[in-house]
Amino acid sequence: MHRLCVISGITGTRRKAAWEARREVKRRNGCRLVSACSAVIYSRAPVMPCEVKTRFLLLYGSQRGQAQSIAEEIRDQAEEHGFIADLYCLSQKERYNLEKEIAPVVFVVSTTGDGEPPDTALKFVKEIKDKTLASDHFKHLRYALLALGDTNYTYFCECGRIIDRRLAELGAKPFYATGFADDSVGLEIVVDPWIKDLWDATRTASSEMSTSGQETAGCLESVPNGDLATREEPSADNSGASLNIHLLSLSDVNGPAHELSQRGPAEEESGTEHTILTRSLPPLSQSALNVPTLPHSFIDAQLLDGSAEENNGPCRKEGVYEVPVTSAVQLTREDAVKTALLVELDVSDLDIHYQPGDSLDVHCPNSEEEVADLLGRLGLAGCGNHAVQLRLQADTKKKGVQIPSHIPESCSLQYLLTWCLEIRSVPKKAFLRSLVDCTADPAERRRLQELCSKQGSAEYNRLVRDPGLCLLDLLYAFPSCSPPLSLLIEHLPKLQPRSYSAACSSLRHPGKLHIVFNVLEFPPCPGRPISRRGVCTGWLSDKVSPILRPHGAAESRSGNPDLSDPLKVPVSLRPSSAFRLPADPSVSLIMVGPGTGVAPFIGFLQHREKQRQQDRGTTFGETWLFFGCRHEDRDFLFREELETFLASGTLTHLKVCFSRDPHEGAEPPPKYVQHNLRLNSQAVCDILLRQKGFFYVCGDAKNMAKDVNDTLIDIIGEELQVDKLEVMKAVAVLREEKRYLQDIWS
Ligand SMILES: Cc1cc2nc3c(=O)[nH]c(=O)nc-3n(C[C@H](O)[C@H](O)[C@H](O)COP(=O)(O)O)c2cc1C
Repeated sequence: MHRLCVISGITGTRRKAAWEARREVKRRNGCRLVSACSAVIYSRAPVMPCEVKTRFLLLYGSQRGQAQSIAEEIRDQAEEHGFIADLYCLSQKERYNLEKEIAPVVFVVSTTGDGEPPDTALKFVKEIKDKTLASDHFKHLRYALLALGDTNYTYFCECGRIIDRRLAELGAKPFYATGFADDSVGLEIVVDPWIKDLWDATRTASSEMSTSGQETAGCLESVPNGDLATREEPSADNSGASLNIHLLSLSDVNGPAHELSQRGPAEEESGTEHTILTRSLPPLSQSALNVPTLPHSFIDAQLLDGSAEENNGPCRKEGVYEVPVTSAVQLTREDAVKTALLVELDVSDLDIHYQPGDSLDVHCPNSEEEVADLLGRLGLAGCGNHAVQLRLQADTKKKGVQIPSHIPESCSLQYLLTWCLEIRSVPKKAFLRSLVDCTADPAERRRLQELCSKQGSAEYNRLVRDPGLCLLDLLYAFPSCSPPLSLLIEHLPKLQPRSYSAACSSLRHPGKLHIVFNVLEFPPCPGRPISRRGVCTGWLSDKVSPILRPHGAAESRSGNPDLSDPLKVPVSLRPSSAFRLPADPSVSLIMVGPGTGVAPFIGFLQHREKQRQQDRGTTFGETWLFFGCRHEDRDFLFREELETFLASGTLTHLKVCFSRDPHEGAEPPPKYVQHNLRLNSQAVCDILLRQKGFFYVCGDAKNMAKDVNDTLIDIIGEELQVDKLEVMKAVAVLREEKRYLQDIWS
């Protein structure tokens, strides 16, 4: 059965035609008349395709680009489903007006920090949290919300939840169940089905909104030759996934699937380590595949003869400064599993005022070597100095596109790949889909199709996403793949700065700021034949190597040696809203910071020590630090300084554990910080529940922060002798009162 739609609010001949359409409706048995903007219009005019599209507003809040690209994906699919999506970032306040919005609104928002909104959504969230807003402020709104998050973080999808709750409190009504997508297992598990069913829900919402007197506003129409014309509404069975997914059967594919089926089972299963990524194996090789629609291209990239203007790294951006590196120390012994460095920056000339707990963003470039490899692999070796000219394709089918704002109007190819694009990002499935069309070899094409297909989701996660492969890895694995530069610009996200906690107090080190980090290593794996270092930590480590003081070497008074060109690093300050020392110094604190997670607590303790020296009459609360590392003599970071704090009373309790040191005696010592917390459960409970103290956690989100949280729940439960629900409530109160604070990363 077809649904028919008559547009209201039209005048003259159109109104007449509409009435005729209505008559026509009556004439056709089995056709139901629906007053909505989205569906089909029959006309007496010759059959001409007519775009009668329902408008909806699509808003995203994104920190690292995933929410943005999902919103773009929704916008791209919208058209095929008879919609027009007005897509804006939540920060583009001047482009939308929720107070007056009469079309359905779809939100896609991620969460960042410790349950915080992305920077671009901060203002929006603050505005809707305004307690003076009336409870019917948004009563005219109908919305759907897709929240992105990561269950490794305590506040899973917190930003989405806040927006959802506040919209409801302000009278807005959801027209579709909120989606909560978990990046730790793969966003697409929730995102794909959520988008698939979004269209029917939006159509219904739009229809309901229009019948309540808002027909015209939510609808955009374009009627050729001033006539009403017809357009078939997708019937139930071709709406949703089958419209945007091509079913690729084995008969579409030459080569590998057939070749594979000739091989014996043993051979089929025997993908060697490095070919596992590239070889099609049963059952996937024998499966029909649902692959995503080929994303529309929209950029033309040309390389101009002659050199481009020099760009000055990221320092042209507001708030980004180049600061000198004054010293660098290796905190770990040579034989430690990870290498931790402390880097001291001179921020004395800048308008940077930081508090312990704040972080510093380091704006790092991509590795010179990887950029050179990428240029070579793209067939552009020797073209690095050429200016890149970008234009939007005049005939692109992608709607509302712009040249990405993170790419300057004029820059060289080298600059583009070095400072603008996250060349290490894990290629998304849409990117893989586009790469298929740039791949000559049929076996490679098939394998790329598998990896981006619905059926190949688990393999994509295991072989591409989880090990963190990058474009270069794929280009090496699939040698016949040769994408144009424009495709990289369309698919690679903006190169993001990396955040590091301030590991000192400005009271102890005026004009200086310390950061501490492990030099990250991504070991070889199927698809990555060589090990890669972290983009920023690898760069910083190379950068400071001329002045690096080895572990245990005596401090030189001169700091930065006489280098003709002083080392400089582009940075910007990222103040923390909550991860701060309590305003009242008499409040006790518990700090949990294994490994480099100890960094902000060094800042806290330096600050406390100075306060204690300055305010002799003041009472200071207890300070507990739970630290852990692998080996006592290899990676016990800041050992001397912590022992000095302990001796002076600035640190009242230091609880340390070593996870890989052999132990003597029958009773094994505590291995991880959470074990030490448990051993000190009475003191922990006393400080948190009776003294109203603070509990800080800094470090790895995936394992440590989760285990610490579970342990805290256990020990509070045992102390209070209440059931789990009551404990969860008690912990939620701690969080609400901002006495349980996390600065964690995954
Ligand atoms: C530094 C950082 C902090 C994060 N904090 C949270 C968090 O507190 N809660 C959560 O659910 N997800 C958190 N996430 C996960 C992101 O929300 C998730 O990866 C999302 O897909 C990112 O989308 P975006 O690229 O649009 O920002 C965090 C991710 C990062 C990198």
